[in-house]
Amino acid sequence: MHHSQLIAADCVSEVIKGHNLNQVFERRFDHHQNITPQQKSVAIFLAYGAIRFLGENQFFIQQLINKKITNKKIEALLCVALFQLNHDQSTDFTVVNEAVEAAKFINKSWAGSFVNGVLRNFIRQKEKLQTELKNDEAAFYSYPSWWINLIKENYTKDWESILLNGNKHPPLTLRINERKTNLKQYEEKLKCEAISYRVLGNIALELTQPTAVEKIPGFMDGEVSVQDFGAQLAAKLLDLQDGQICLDACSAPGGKTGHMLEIADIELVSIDHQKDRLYKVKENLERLHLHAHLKCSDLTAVNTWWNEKLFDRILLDAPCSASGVVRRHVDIKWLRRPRNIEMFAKQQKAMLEAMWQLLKKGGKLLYATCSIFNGENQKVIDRFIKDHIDAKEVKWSVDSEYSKYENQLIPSENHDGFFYALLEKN
Ligand SMILES: C[S@@+](CC[C@H](N)C(=O)[O-])C[C@H]1O[C@@H](n2cnc3c(N)ncnc32)[C@H](O)[C@@H]1O
Repeated sequence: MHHSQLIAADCVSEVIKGHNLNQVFERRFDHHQNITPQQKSVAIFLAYGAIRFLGENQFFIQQLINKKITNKKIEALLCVALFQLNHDQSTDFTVVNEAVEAAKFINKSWAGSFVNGVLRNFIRQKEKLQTELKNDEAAFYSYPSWWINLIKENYTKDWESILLNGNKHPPLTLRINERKTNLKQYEEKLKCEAISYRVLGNIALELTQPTAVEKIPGFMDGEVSVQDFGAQLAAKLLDLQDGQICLDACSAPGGKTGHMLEIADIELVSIDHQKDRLYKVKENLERLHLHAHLKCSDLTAVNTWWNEKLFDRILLDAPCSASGVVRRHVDIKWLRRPRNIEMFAKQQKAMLEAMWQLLKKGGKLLYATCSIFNGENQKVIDRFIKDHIDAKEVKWSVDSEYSKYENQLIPSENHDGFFYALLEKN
């Protein structure tokens, strides 16, 4: 049976157990070989929705059932169905019927009537339960309490909009490759194909309907790449000039690598320690017809990959909590723990130390994360500057299309959350 709700529930139950959603999808879709593309996209949509609103779904389940559900797949199936009843356009009748059939498939003897009872009970009490939801902050915003508290602490004014934006659908943003086309020409192309869009910046636009990458005009020929508007700032801030020797530290899957090479004729070394992810950089560069020296190595083991030529520019896009891109990676908020932030900060500090030695005097290093937690961002930079008299922070500014607070891009309608600190070596 290839029931989209059932496959989604299967994936949601794995995330509840602590597994990464993308890896779960890969394994599950290998397992369900005969699934149609339509069933697959519905299953993905449902799994994303159920996980995005997991706090809310689990709150409703708790109110409707007195004891804990021991069967995790049934709990996950209820989450999927509750997401549909609260946020999707399917009729209540269809959602309940499909969920009952899926439940019978999980356990014939009792699950069908159990799921039927819980969901019908929810529909009867929907208004009352939705009012009660407002009294439980973690359930209402659908984030763990520690996450909400940290966002409140870091953003006394914007905390609520940050949480709410994190539960929205992410925009599909394109970066125009100015080596091949320009905004005007590309807009003409979209108009010819009746594809709706909105312009974000001079090389950025958002496609307003979901579109598979292979169907995006000019994508396969390298005219455009999919990249968030906030992520597009990295290469611009680096102030790249022809002839420079540059390092893209932590490069995979290569979104920023391609952009750096589109901007100027630079010699670029691009490193990542994950072979399969580095392969994506290779594929991206082939599509764009650009070239970098790819190295699969641990960045901090400098003597294993460095040829002793100092760099003019370094982009350090450090591993982080990814709290700024939670609307794209909906499982992150449930998988991370507060101690992870300290762990990332330690790793980020070690990477900064290692990369600083490789920068020329007068050269620039851009420290980037897709985190919105201060502990991985300005706090790391302030400490670093305190410890290095040859490091100076360069202030940067942007147009009003960006929601920015000092070095932090705050997740908005236009872009994800990113942190950029530009350092110059004296
Ligand atoms: C935030 S992602 C980079 C995104 C990339 N810059 C882009 O724009 O597409 C961080 C990357 O760092 C890599 N990474 C983590 N630790 C590393 C290490 N010690 N050495 C090299 N790469 C590392 C991860 O494999 C991951 O691909």
